[in-house]
Amino acid sequence: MNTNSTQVSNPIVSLRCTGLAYHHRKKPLVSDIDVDIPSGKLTAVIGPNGAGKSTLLRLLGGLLPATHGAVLLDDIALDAIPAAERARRIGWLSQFPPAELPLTVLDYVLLGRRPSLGSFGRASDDDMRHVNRALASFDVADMAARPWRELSGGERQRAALARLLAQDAPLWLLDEPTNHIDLKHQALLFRRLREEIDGGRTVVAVLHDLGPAAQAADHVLLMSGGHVIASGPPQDALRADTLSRAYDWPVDVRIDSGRWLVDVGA
Ligand SMILES: Nc1ncnc2c1ncn2[C@@H]1O[C@H](COP(=O)(O)OP(=O)(O)OP(=O)(O)O)[C@@H](O)[C@H]1O
Repeated sequence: MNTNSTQVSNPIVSLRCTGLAYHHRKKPLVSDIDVDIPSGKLTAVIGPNGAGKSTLLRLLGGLLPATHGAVLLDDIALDAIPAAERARRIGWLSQFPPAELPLTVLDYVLLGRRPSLGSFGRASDDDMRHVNRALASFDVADMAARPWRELSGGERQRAALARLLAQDAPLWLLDEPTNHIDLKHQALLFRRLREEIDGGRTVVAVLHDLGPAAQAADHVLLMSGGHVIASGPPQDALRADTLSRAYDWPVDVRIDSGRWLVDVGA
């Protein structure tokens, strides 16, 4: 990941949830979500298993339709934005990249360019520039010719991130992007995310590891029981008492010489 950040074209201006809820068979999976997600920043969505993090992310991406309230992207309700336009504006990384695809890594990353390909679907020099930059950025260039199904879990995750970068959408929604990734590539991923933010991209990422989340994020949404129970910069949203309540487990957080330290009770 030694490429520099480039400016994102057409960055998003605002992303807002108003009275947002999703009910499944009359059961609320998330509800009463009223939050502004800062543009051009990294927002970490944290909280215990089943808190509603992935559901919220899917609502933000329009993968689930809100049953109440709305998600407003640049002041337009998501369901009023045509699907093709949404695909250009929103990049999505799922919790589990597909395991079986009859593609090489290069083919898979090229799929990221599909929302912007012309009617004949042929990759231009500009598409290939995006793809090659993306492959290099996530350290998968030397795997470009390999069959997708032969990759390890972490290699697959890095290739999925490369596809996302190739897509070049101004909003990224990442569901546990560090899944399966070793420590070097996690560090490189957070560095890349910061460079993308500096280039104007907006990133919302579900993260489980509180230390890296606190260190990397500009903004935090803490979820519990389908609600956002704290929202703000890490120093405001990450309080030991609120975290301990949310996780139903003792958690202590503090900043020492600029590093966030998280202690989890034994
Ligand atoms: N398709 C579905 N049908 C019914 N219930 C669902 C469905 N998807 C999720 N849920 C439930 O909604 C709640 C929130 O799930 P969600 O996946 O959003 O949690 P999460 O915070 O992302 O959890 P995790 O950290 O375990 O990934 C959970 O109780 C889950 O069982």
